[in-house]
Amino acid sequence: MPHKSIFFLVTLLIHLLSCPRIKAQDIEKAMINQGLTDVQTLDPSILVELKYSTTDNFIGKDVYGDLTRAYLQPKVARQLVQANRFLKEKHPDLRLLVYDAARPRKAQWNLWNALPHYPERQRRTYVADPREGSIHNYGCAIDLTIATADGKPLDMGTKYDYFGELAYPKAEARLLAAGKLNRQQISNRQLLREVMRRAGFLPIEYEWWHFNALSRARAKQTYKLIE
Ligand SMILES: C[C@@H](N)C(=O)N[C@H](C)C(=O)O
Ligand SMILES: [Zn+2]
Repeated sequence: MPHKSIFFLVTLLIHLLSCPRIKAQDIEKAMINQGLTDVQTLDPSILVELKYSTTDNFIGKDVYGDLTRAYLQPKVARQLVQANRFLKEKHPDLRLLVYDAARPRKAQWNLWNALPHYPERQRRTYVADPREGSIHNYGCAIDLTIATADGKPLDMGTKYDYFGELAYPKAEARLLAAGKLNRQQISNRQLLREVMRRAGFLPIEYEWWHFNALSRARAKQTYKLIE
């Protein structure tokens, strides 16, 4: 192979290998520049496993690259610390486990584009329309579960980002009566909602793992969207 082609291939390879890392650094830099807080700097006992930073998520692709830290608006991060404290007071062996926190709009598009087969209304139920912005895009929403202190998630009846009725908090009583969820799964979800509510978070009707610190309108008025 001529010298020039080898040089070109090596340059291309270096470029391709370094791109995801640069992108992830850019995401993190943007979040820090916008004043967001890494929740584990406030409370290292909160567990973090960003699912969109792995391929173990509903689109099967790594969306965040090297970003592994959970960033939130400072006030929201402090609320999460409170929720984790409430949980530990009640169950010293349990911890909150964060699956997603602040999410750039670029990533919101990736999630949105992964559900083209869903009717528009249903699609918006599961993934907020990036044109309007998700509350995650303002660093004011969190996806999370409860885990043992060594990181084993409790049984919530479905996986994270299971888009269907089995994950709907509003359908739990019916799902229990129909034998589709058991008492332990429901009580695990109730515990999560209890500590999150006490810390001021609002659950939603369609996803047991998603909590908002405030409404989208309020987030828009108060904070800058993370592009
Ligand atoms: C995609 C899912 N994890 C999620 O966070 N959905 C809500 C509705 C959102 O995109 O804001
Ligand atoms: Zn969410």
